[in-house]
Amino acid sequence: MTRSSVTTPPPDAVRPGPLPGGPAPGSPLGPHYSRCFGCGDDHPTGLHLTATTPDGITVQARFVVGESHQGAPGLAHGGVLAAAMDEVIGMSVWLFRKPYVTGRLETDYLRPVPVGTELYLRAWCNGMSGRKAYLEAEGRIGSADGPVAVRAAALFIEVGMEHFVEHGGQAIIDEHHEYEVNP
Ligand SMILES: CCCCCCCC/C=C\CCCCCCCC(=O)SCCNC(=O)CCNC(=O)[C@H](O)C(C)(C)COP(=O)(O)OP(=O)(O)OC[C@H]1O[C@@H](n2cnc3c(N)ncnc32)[C@H](O)[C@@H]1OP(=O)(O)O
Repeated sequence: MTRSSVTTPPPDAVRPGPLPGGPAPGSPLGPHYSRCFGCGDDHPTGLHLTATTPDGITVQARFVVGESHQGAPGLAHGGVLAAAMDEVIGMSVWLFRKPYVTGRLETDYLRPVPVGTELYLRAWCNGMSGRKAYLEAEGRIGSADGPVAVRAAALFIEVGMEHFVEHGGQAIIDEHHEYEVNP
């Protein structure tokens, strides 16, 4: 993966372990928001990405590249693939049950991805330091050990729950009754 210093963990970064009480290994990770482009069941043309965690620190996900995801005829749009990377990385940092947003996302495109492809994604955290999380993901064609089509490295920044309300409104709260914004 080609990566800048911004997405490379500093020497003091700590790789997190599974969160006590976090999602059980093997359990499916539901959508974080029903209308999310990446994972929402109610998004008409979204990725409808489905995901599990095998170990509480990694996310494995898949989606099928559809007609509405094209850039060049018959091929996935690069921005859509970047969105898939952003989503699976977002899911992997949410395993630690603190809200983070993408600060920077770097993407390498290694192979074209035709419409109809099942893309198998994996994301993990390389380290955390203060509010910063350094994450990585890959997307493979056809199976979990298929050829790598996309790789990504990201810097995510921890925010408060109020970030989503202040900038996005009440909708996220309506789907996350388990959190109080001002406890
Ligand atoms: C009740 C609610 C429940 C919610 C539940 C959520 C569940 C989620 C579950 C599952 C997720 C699934 C996946 C979701 C989708 C994938 C995630 C996305 O797409 S997120 C959308 C795109 N991203 C944005 O919209 C961010 C927009 N940017 C911002 O809001 C701000 O810029 C923010 C918060 C990133 C930083 O702003 P500051 O004011 O808080 O902090 P400052 O001081 O600027 O930055 C902190 C440190 O980070 C560095 N930093 C920030 N951005 C950087 C960048 N782009 N490059 C390098 N460094 C950066 C800064 O240099 C600073 O570092 P130094 O502390 O000084 O060392």
